[in-house]
Amino acid sequence: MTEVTRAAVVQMVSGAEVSGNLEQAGKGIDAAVRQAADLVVLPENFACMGRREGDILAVGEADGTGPIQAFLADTARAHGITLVGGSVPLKGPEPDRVRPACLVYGPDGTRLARYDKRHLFDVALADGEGYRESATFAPGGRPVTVTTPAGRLGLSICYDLRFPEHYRALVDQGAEILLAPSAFTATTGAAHWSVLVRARAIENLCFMVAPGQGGQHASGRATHGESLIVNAWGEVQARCPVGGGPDVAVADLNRGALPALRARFPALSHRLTPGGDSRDTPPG
Ligand SMILES: O=C(O)CNC(=O)[C@H](CS)NC(=O)CCC(=O)C(=O)O
Repeated sequence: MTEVTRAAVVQMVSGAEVSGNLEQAGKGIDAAVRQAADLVVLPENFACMGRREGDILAVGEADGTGPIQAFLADTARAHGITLVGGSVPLKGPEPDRVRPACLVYGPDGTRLARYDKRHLFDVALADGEGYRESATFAPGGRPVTVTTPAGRLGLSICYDLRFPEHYRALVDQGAEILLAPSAFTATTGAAHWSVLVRARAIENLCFMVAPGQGGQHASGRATHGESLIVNAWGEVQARCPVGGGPDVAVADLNRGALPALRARFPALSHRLTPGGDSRDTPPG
């Protein structure tokens, strides 16, 4: 395991058709690989941004099979990279809801981790814009951190960014690089996105790799974009434009420097509840 990870965020504007979205994702991954990235992260809902109710359910896959998961495994193996599918709709026990799962594949194409989004975006914004993610998706139960050849990754998805206790649990599990594949709305993204991403990096002394959907979707939705790579001091190392459409940004993350930074600036050990709140790290 090297001490430097070259990370890439792939910004997308996904539609409802899986095949076109996988093609778009493949182009972004190719561009990242040309820049020698060894960790490539795709945004939330990269394979399907539904146009109508039911679109996402229709492309939901059984755990371990299906074209979206085959694409991720094959592409990771073909390029020899650690590849993260920001979220993939996976069938669960409920017939009318899927799980939004962040899937991590290693350079040999084996799946290393699955994290199901815990916090669902059921909100009303000003001027009538509203979201009820829980109509289509069922929430997951626990935070997940995984050791990969590209470092120890702490997993989260989009709206999780607003729940700092989730990232505390990840850092307590040893995370070095926090992933936040997203599809922030244009409205909330303009107000909150970069602040939230940088705050999670700063308070946890972790790198953040946060690709977003970014543009105008066939569904009529507008997403924020501004895919970000931030270092453990909260500085932006790479960024895609706001709402700028498909794009890729790459930066080197020196994981080897983390222990010294955390020793010199020991905010994590100054916590009044070291180890965090046990409710955030249930077993299993
Ligand atoms: O609706 C879809 O098509 C796909 N789902 C998403 O894009 C998800 C759930 S609606 N988006 C978010 O979680 C945005 C969070 C956000 O924007 C914030 O926290 O401000």
